[in-house]
Amino acid sequence: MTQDELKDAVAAAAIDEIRPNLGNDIVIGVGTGSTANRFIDRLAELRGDFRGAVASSEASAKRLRGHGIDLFELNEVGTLPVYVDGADEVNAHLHMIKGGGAALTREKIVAACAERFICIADASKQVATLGDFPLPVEVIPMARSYVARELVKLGADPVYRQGVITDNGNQILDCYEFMIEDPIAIEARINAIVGVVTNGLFAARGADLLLLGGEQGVERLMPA
Ligand SMILES: O=C[C@H](O)[C@H](O)[C@H](O)COP(=O)(O)O
Repeated sequence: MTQDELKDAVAAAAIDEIRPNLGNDIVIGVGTGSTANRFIDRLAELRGDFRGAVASSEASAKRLRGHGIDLFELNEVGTLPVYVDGADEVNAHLHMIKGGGAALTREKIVAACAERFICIADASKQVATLGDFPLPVEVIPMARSYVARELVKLGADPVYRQGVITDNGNQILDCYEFMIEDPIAIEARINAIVGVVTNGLFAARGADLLLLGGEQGVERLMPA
């Protein structure tokens, strides 16, 4: 199977996972990226079986709107029953690196409001230790150089993602050469640097279920 077919398979599995709990009062949290896009396209087939969605990016909002799915502001809806999103890397504890598409902050906010986080990913995203994928850190623009110096002190090699402005008007530093043995501690440590808006470690609040697509089909994995 191609990677695209695997992404499609996990998107379909996520639909099967949420379908039994849909209803006309249900608002779904929706992630960002190529895997989440496939989920959005399949969600369109269930339009009418749920109330609407909260999007984690302008790009996902546009795609949802294009399918005629009603969008809600997070502040209007409070707690969401479920959030479905992809990942750049995921470990056995279902800690993740996210933000390859620069959507990390809104993703983390929507995920924080969700009772259940379902991660959908093809097998290439599964790792023993997070960090081969450069960890994104969203920063207030005037703090970029300061934050970069602090990240170097933590052992990372931060690189400014040129030309990228997040949906929140901020910039991204990608941390290379930074293998993360203790994701919960590093997530908190980076968050404590002044000028950091969010980092792409989703560890304090990891996923509750991983739908992982591989050659043998879609595996249903819980945190180790
Ligand atoms: O900012 C982007 C998000 O965190 C995505 O969920 C992540 O980059 C995975 O994207 P994709 O499904 O395209 O690999």
